[in-house]
Amino acid sequence: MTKVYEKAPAKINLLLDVLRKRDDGYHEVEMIMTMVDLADRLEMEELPRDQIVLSSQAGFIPLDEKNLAFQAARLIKERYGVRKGVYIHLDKQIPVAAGLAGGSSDAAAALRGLNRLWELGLSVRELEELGAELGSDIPFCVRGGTAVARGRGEQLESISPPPACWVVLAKPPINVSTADVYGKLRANEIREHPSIPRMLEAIRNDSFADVCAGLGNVLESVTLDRYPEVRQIKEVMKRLGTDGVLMSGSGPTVFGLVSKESKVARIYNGLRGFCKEVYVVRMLT
Ligand SMILES: C[C@](O)(CO)[C@H](O)COP(=O)(O)OP(=O)(O)OC[C@H]1O[C@@H](n2ccc(N)nc2=O)[C@H](O)[C@@H]1O
Ligand SMILES: Nc1ncnc2c1ncn2[C@@H]1O[C@H](COP(=O)(O)OP(=O)(O)OP(=O)(O)O)[C@@H](O)[C@H]1O
Repeated sequence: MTKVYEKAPAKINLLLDVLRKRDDGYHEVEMIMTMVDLADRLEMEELPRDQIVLSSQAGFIPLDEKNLAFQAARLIKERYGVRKGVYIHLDKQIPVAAGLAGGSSDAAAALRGLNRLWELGLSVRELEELGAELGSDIPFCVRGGTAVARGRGEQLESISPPPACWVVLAKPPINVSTADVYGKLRANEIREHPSIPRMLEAIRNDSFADVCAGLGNVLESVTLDRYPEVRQIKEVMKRLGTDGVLMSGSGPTVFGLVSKESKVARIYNGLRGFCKEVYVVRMLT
């Protein structure tokens, strides 16, 4: 029986700016997103019966239609009239509800994988459009790499990757709802907007120091005020000597960029005193 495999890497936002709240309830954003080498793995196999079946080694995620990978399979199947079934096994490595787009990346990997399994011949663009129907981060996760994202996150422009470095991820044990964070943001009261042109220039020049200096996320104001433990982790990361620190997405995961391998172990060990879930990964370049 035919099987396909897809990797679903986690994303981080090097920059997240909100321009305004839109009439449809979403926020107009400008973001620079990239991937790190912490990834879920999806295995997709044809089923003899016309059914979507999901399994995972992770005990704490939904395996029914609430799962974004299930929703992606159902969407592509219905849209292209596929009368075949699929068994999807999800090997979950990305922490859940972390601000790392784990569910979105699984959905994107399901779209890419099922396009191959069912030989639908869809372009990346078509898969991105399908993904946008399920969530704002999914088009970027379909495309991968590094990109500027505009609109509600679905308008993408690919750019060159940021300088290679270590990325330390720390996820405090709290659940943050993306809808709540956007809901609490007062878009017209944002005082300091991070600069997209400055970050683009830093990436173009392959300047690690300038990338670190240009990091910015306007959603931090909401999440850090509400959850002091996220602010504390940011401060601990800075104190331990990370070169640049930022909250990813709506949080609660904080990432630190580090250029020297010799510093990484000390930062990891220092953070483990404050936070159980700490990961050391590489920027995907
Ligand atoms: C925070 C980020 O993860 C940064 O990459 C994204 O902006 C959010 O992406 P996402 O989780 O895929 O978001 P969605 O599932 O589309 O939307 C969840 C909720 O977040 C809010 N939302 C999301 C995206 C956006 N541009 N404006 C919003 O206001 C909406 O209330 C929406 O109901
Ligand atoms: N494939 C999936 N993996 C993990 N969680 C999923 C998945 N599908 C649906 N969910 C549900 O979605 C919620 C958010 O999970 P997810 O890990 O995608 O959040 P996130 O990383 O904060 O996403 P984002 O950064 O896009 O806001 C979880 O509470 C979980 O119940």
